[in-house]
Amino acid sequence: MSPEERRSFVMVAGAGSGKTTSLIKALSAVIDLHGPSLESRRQRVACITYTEIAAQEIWADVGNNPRIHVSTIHSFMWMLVRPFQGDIRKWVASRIEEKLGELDEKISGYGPRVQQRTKDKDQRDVARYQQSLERIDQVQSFTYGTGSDYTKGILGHDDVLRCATQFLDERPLFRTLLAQQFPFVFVDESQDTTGSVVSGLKRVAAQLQGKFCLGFFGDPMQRIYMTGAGRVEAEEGWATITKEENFRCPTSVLSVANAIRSNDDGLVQTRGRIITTPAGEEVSFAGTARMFILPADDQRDENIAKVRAWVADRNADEAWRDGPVKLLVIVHRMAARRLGFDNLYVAMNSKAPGALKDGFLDATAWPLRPFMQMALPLSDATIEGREFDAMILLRKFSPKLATENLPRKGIPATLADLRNAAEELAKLMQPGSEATTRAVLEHMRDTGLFALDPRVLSYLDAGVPPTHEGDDDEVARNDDKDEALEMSAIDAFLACKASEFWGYKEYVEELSPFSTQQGIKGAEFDRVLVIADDAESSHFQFSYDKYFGVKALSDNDRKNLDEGGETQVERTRRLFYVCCTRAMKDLVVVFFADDVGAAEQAVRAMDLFPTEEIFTQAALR
Ligand SMILES: Nc1ncnc2c1ncn2[C@@H]1O[C@H](COP(=O)(O)OP(=O)(O)OP(=O)(O)O)[C@@H](O)[C@H]1O
Repeated sequence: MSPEERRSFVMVAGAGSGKTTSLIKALSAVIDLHGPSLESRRQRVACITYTEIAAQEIWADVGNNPRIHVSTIHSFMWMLVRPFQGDIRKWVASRIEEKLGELDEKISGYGPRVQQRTKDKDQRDVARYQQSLERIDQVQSFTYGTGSDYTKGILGHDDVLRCATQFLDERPLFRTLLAQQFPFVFVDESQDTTGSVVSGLKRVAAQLQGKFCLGFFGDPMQRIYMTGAGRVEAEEGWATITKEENFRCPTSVLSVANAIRSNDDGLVQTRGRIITTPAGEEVSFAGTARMFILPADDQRDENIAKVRAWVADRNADEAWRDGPVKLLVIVHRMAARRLGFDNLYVAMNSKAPGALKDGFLDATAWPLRPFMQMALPLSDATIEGREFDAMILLRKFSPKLATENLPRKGIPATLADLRNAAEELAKLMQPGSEATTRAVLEHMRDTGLFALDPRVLSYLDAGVPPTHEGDDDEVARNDDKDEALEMSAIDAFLACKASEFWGYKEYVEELSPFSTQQGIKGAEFDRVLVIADDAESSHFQFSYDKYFGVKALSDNDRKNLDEGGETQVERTRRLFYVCCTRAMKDLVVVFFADDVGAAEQAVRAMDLFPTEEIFTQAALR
């Protein structure tokens, strides 16, 4: 291979091994080596990250270099697809046909016990899709937004990926264009990139061998999302890069990490964090790693405070008592109650189908978006008199200010209407207001503040559900369980007070000391407290009781294992690995168990923590 030839690669390495650090170095090295030639060809280097926040951080780390394009996979794909408006139109039409076909199939297969509400909703959806199909030719141009709305020309997250990966799979020219614009594409957190994106990008590498460099950086043990590709295999001629060391975790935490991993792929990391003493000597840093098994009762808050005080005393570190400790929870009832969004939590987590629960963890679920994107920031801007910020939001989201809807005359009148609507919105949203989420959504719909997702509209159109509906027996008997779950979840959601969103926002934006266990990929903190508590999370994907061996596998779990699938045990192990490996100094795990005695025995048998570092309530007295 000549030095000019570009070789694709996969970097697979454990937590804290410096993958992100290497990615940043790789980006800088490409610019150093190829900067002028990229510049003269107007080419850029692409770096794909998992979240917008990660994208901003990485771009800052490479000095905000304009030759480096850092973005999420969705924005990257949309940038590539956007110029092909005619092809997008055809794709959207075929996608609507596909959805109509699915609905048709569903309707013709109705069982005898399908609820009338389900039937009505399906009919409304059919009518909506048919209308979209008729109007698709009138759409001037397609954009990428939150939640698809085809008649308005909006493609949602899911559609953007589907459309782009289809183009990548089926169109050699599209692949060439990608490589011409971006001869280097690096993907961070590749274990959680979807399989179709990985294979689409691999097709580009196969077609443009030697002229295109594709690099995946990931750790299969840190896959959190069900849709993630996991281990990305190197293709023939690719390089595989491994890294043995963990630079982040103190040795006590590294031992726990290696023990957790020994039941998965068995990868063992070496070294651990090294610090420089005041005398200038480099020494290995031991840190602390402890586990508490405490009763799952109504004293959880008090017990966590006691654990923190105990660690503060033992470590002679007051920060453990009231300083910056990162509390990692799977969306947690305790956090919801403390921050005042208990009803939202119950609606969107306890009783909701899987897709909504997942989207509640990172605020991407479709019912939440009108609040996260518009109602909260616009209320804030209005109350604080930040006219400019309010205007930016209105320009971005209000259909009344979309170019095609702008009245020739009377723009000032439209603006005045929107300003009044924003003030009314702020009143509805203010802490202490009794207004429901339904009232806020209807206000946004009626005043044109925000283009609501058709799914939201469909529920608003259905009106307030009769109070006898949502009865659990009825739901359980329903033929289509997820659909029934969604309906009862959204009914409960629409009845919540909209002001609960302020506490929820604080939670998801990590302004509170709590973070979701799923949301801390790539991050690191000095002091980490992981709360393992099934009773308060009721998340179907994870079960600490099963992982720690306190609860037996179900028949269904065994069937999954026999069929080569995985259970909550494997998923929880990976989540637990990600959480524990965030610690740079001290790690404390608190496991709330129904039967503390049995849990203690099971945990000790797992050998994850040294036996003298496992405690129960007796230590706190
Ligand atoms: N070669 C190195 N020498 C010393 N420290 C390093 C080195 N590479 C990375 N680090 C430090 O180790 C820590 C972990 O690095 P980084 O976040 O890049 O790892 P990662 O593999 O992406 O981690 P994870 O997969 O757990 O998110 C950081 O604090 C980083 O500054």
